[in-house]
Order: sequence, then structure tokens, then C-alpha cells
Amino acid sequence: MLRTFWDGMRFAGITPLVRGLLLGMLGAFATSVVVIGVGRILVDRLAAGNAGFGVLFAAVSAGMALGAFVGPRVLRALNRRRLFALSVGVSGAALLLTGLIPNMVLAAVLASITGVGVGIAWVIGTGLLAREIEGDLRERTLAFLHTAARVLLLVSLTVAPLIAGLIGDHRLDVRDLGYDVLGAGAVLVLAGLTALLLAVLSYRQVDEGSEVSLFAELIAVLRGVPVGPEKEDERLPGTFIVLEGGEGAGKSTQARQLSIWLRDEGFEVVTTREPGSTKLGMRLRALLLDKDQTGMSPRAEALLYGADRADHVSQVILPALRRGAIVISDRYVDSTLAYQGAGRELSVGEIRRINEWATDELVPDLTVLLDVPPASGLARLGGTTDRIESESEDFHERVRAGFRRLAEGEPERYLVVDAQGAQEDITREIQRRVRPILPDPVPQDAEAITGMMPIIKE
Ligand SMILES: Nc1ncnc2c1ncn2[C@@H]1O[C@H](COP(=O)(O)OP(=O)(O)OP(=O)(O)O)[C@@H](O)[C@H]1O
Ligand SMILES: Cc1cn([C@H]2C[C@H](O)[C@@H](COP(=O)(O)O)O2)c(=O)[nH]c1=O
Repeated sequence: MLRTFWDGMRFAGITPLVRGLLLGMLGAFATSVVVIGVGRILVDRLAAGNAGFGVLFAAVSAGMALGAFVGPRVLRALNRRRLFALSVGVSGAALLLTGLIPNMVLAAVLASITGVGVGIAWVIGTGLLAREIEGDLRERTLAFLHTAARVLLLVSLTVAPLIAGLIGDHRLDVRDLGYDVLGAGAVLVLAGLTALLLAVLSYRQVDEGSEVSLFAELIAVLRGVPVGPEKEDERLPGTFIVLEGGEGAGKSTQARQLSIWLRDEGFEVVTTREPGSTKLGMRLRALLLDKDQTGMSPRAEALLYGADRADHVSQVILPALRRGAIVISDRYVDSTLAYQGAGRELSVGEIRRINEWATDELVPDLTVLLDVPPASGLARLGGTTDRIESESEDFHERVRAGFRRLAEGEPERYLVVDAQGAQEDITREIQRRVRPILPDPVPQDAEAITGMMPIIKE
């Protein structure tokens, strides 16, 4: 256990985000276990007995479940990183108040608030960690997190009651006013203050430095108004669909079928691909796939794919989406995350950030992952292979696993299809998934028809 803990400590500091997440998650978790640790002593002092402890325990657990399942959905307008640090702070503040105001009813309410904070922090924290770190490192970091959580549980069940006992209960009389200082309350205050401090430290590490202050963002969310200047992609009238997968998975085939169907349905469709859909892109494609460039440094490779994408987004994809078209792209950011991230073993978190910048955070409405064993996909291609196709089998296996992990991380935005099935079946499966996200078809002469409406003419 100690070894896992130590290993994790060494890796925990890789990026400020990971460090901030671990600090915050452990801070939040500590608040819930301290409630359990000294809860027994607290309810005895408040004359609430076994039933009181049961209520306290149930309040924390129910709060955690509520926070995990409902919190991020209800508060989805708030930046997730900020919501993370804020929920750590809320669980600390609730714990602090529980310690300061010794009252059973209030303790139960505050315990549930502590639980909600912990639930939100845990669910956002694990999600962001999974996105930020890859493979073995992710396993180690999660192992570290779980070991540290167990240590915290052990400490709060043994050391916290001991400290509460050592502090003891005292009565403070100031003039006519009396205040009961409880040992258990003091432990809760200390733990609450620690969690608040960790929330601040965590906030500093995880916040991306938005131009909108946390306070302004909170007020906007509570009032139900948009936070800061609306991002352009939230207002784009078009629909962005991406086909991803390894070599020979059938992306071009399915992109073609999809565009034929959508055109028949009356939509303007732009079919495009990466790399190589702009003038600059064509030159980058030639360079990237040229076998003479074997040995190109992985970072240069990732940046060149990013450069192609930046040009592609600004010159082809965004203008089409602004017009309200349906854009179907054969490959997008996930290809870099899978090929250069998983395949070349670069940091997926770093690649993601570079690409967020390159694409101005344009995210597809739907990504269809055509999943095929590399050997089968490559066998379909035949002929000569390019620089990337001729990579080792291990490389292509890592790429496939990388794609699948991305889809597992965001199941609502992906359709994963077994690409070994018959082409027609795959086409039908894609159509079934695409249909619900389509806008109402616009007739070709819509402008003329709209212009004829009397109310618009006047
Ligand atoms: N479901 C399928 N079953 C068998 N063969 C298929 C299937 N889908 C496509 N193919 C065939 O596999 C070959 C590669 O298909 P396609 O070009 O669509 O793949 P791709 O994923 O775009 O490839 P690349 O990675 O080179 O871009 C083509 O000959 C195509 O006809
Ligand atoms: C976008 C993108 C692509 N690649 C690789 C994947 C393929 O081997 C080639 C593109 O060829 P295709 O026949 O058009 O599929 O480039 C990559 O490694 N990283 C990327 O971001």
C-alpha cells in the first residue's frame, strides 16, 4: 500500500491540473470521513444517540449520491474546473459550520451539503483525471488516489476521535452568553479550514484563467443568464459530424453514404477530411505521409496535424457551420489524440490543449468511431502503404485502444460501430444515430418563401 502511495506521489505532480485535482479530491473526501470519524462523539454530546449518528451518516451518503448524480447536470453552465474547486470549498465550509454550531438538525443539513460537495468534486475530479492522463500513468494516479483515500479514512476513524477527546469539551462564558466548545466540533472546524485551504490551492491549479471572475460566473449561473461572451460554436446553426477509426475502417465509404443520404433529405452537406482539405493542408498531408520523413519527431508530427486542423477549421468547417450546413469530416482531433497520443505515447492532455487552441474549442456534435482490428483494416487497403500506415502492429493496436478509450469517456457524443459488419448495416446504424441530431431540413428556396410572408415584407 505504501509503495502505491509513494509511486503515486511521484507522478501526482505531472501537471498543475492533476495536482489540483488530487488536492481537491482528497480535501473533499477528508471532510466526509471526518464527519463519520467524530460524528459518534458529536451526536452523543448533542444527546441524539444512535439514531442521531444514523441520520448523520445517511445525510452524508445521500448528499454524496445526490452531488455525484445530479450536481454536474444541474450546474452544467458553470465551468467544470471551477465547479470542482467550488464544491471542495462548499464541503469545507459546511463542515466548518457543523463544528461551530452544535445543533443536531443543523448538523444533519450541513452533513448533507458536505456530501453534495464531495459527490460533485469526486465525479468531476475522476472525469477530468481520466481525460488528462493516459494508460499506465492513469492507473497509477488512480491507485494513489484510492490509497490516499483509504489512509484518510483510517486516520479519521482513529486519530480524529482521539484529538476530539484530547481537546475535550469546555464551556466559555462571556458575560451573560455561554458557548459550548466541543472537542468533536473543534476537529470539524480544523478539518473544514483545511478543506477550504485545499479548495483555494486546488482552484489556483485547475482554473484556466477565464476573463470572467468566479463570482461573476456564479451570479450569471444563478440568474440563468449566459456566462460571459457566448462561445461562437454554441450559436452555430450547422451540425458537425466526424468519422474516426484506424486505417481502412471504412470512414471514406461511410462519409460518402452519409452525405448522399443527407443531401437526399434536403440538407446542404460539406464532406471533408483531415489532413489535406485546404491548400496548406495538401502540402502538410504530402509531408506527413511521405516515407522520406520517417523519424519525424512525434511532437513535430502532432503540431503539423494541428496546423492542418487549424486551417481546416477556419477555412472549411466554420464557414460551412455558420451557413447552417452539415459538415462530415473524415478524421478530426481524436485522430491526433489516438495516433500521436496513444500511438506515439505523447501526453493526451497536452495534445488536447493544443487542439482546443487550434480549433477554438470546436467540438463535433457526433463522432462515429468505426472500430476494426488493425490487421483487418490494413488488409482492406492493399497496395503501397504511407508513412503512418507502415507503422508497427503495436502502434496500430495502441491507436485502436486510444480511440476506444476516447469513446468510453464521452459515450453520449460517440457512436461506436463494429466496422467488420456489412457496409449497408453500418450505414443504417449511422443513419439511426444521426437522425435525431439533425435540424429541420430547409427547402432550397426557403429565403424566397420567407421573403414572401407579409409580416416579413413589411
Ligand atoms: N464494412 C466493410 N467491409 C469490408 N470492406 C469495407 C467495408 N467498408 C469499407 N470497405 C472497403 O475497405 C477499403 C477501405 O475503405 P475506406 O477507404 O472507406 O476506409 P478508410 O477508413 O477511409 O481508410 P483510410 O484509413 O485509408 O482513410 C475500401 O476498399 C472499401 O471498399
Ligand atoms: C488527422 C490525423 C491523421 N493521422 C494519420 C492517420 C492516417 O494514417 C493518415 C491520414 O490518412 P487517411 O488515409 O486520410 O486516413 O494520417 C494522424 O496520425 N494524426 C491525425 O491527427
